[in-house]
Amino acid sequence: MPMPAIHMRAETRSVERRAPLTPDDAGRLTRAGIRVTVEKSRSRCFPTNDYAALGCAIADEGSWADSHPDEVVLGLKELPELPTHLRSRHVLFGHAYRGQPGAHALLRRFRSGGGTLLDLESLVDATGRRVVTFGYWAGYVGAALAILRFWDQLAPPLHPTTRRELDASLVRATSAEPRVLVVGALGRAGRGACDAVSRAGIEPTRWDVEQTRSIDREALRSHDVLVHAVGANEAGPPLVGPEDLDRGHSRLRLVADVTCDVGTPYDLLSLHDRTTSWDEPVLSLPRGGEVIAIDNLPSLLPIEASTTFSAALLPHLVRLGRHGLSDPVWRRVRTAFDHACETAGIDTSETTHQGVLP
Ligand SMILES: NC(=O)c1ccc[n+]([C@@H]2O[C@H](COP(=O)([O-])OP(=O)(O)OC[C@H]3O[C@@H](n4cnc5c(N)ncnc54)[C@H](O)[C@@H]3O)[C@@H](O)[C@H]2O)c1
Repeated sequence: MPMPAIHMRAETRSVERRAPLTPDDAGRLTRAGIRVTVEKSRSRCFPTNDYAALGCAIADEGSWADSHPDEVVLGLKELPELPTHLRSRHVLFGHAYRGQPGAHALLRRFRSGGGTLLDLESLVDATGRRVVTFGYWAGYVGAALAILRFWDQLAPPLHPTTRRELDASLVRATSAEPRVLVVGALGRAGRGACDAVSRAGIEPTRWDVEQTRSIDREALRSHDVLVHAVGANEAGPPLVGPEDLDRGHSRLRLVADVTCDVGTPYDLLSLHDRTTSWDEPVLSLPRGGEVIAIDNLPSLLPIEASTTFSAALLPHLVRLGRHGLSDPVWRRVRTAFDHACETAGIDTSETTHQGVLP
């Protein structure tokens, strides 16, 4: 049996400094008998030399396209448009299993090349809960930005930073102490949000499913800032609407939409129809109030986000290396991939390993 191998590619977005594996965890994989190749990268938050020092082979950026089909190609965000036919097993956030824009074309590239998209979004345990996410740091950054905005200390454009720097900015420079409500407080993003709020010396109000079953509007409107960190997997009535930000009868003036399901059937906020960005993080709402809805929050804390993510992914990569797709977690992703292809009308019988699908 050939030695299992993982090829970590360089991310293509220049603002993306995160990595799915830290040098320490890549070293742990090599010690577990898995060969790790790391592409050079100009943007990754960890120096390439640190990976080399821990036993990883170093390769040029983009060399994954020539990697052996048995190698697992590991990345976070989107693949470049070439090569057209994808031969290997790729682990990444493909956003392609739920009919998202571009999903059909991506799935077809995999089918035509005989490869498999193992989408990190569908890496779930037996109860359906995702096993690797960036949720904690998304919540942490989202809540921190909201507090800074409340204090009028948010200075765009935003740049990747470290927790130490972010925490230093959360030392209160004004006497204003916002009342902060975190919804989804028992989840990963919610816990991160509560920790950031506590770091600012504020005790947040914590709501989860129990409190939103029948929402106490008066209680909700007695807060200045609401952090939406709910992970909903079904549509439901809005948690917050424009009337909740009405100056006449509500204190609420800022919503940090960490969940960022904007434009999907799962969106539980009926406030905004677009995300915001590092350049313009705050959106003023037509009927008053503001929203922060950045969909790449963890990229603002690349080292911390990568470290937490990598630690959670490591045991699953070991099992993928040792047992391949027969490991239950990976088998579920493989099944989800087949199902997504089927739903998209990409027939398995058309699959070739030669890349001749029209
Ligand atoms: N903006 C970003 O950059 C970013 C990054 C990572 C994750 N996210 C998103 O953050 C969300 C949360 O992720 P997570 O990892 O914390 O998920 P999680 O599964 O760990 O937690 C979700 C929490 O929401 C609670 N919840 C579900 N429905 C609820 C409801 N109706 N009312 C109140 N609480 C409810 C659950 O009980 C749970 O405690 C996800 O939608 C995820 O996609 C956003």
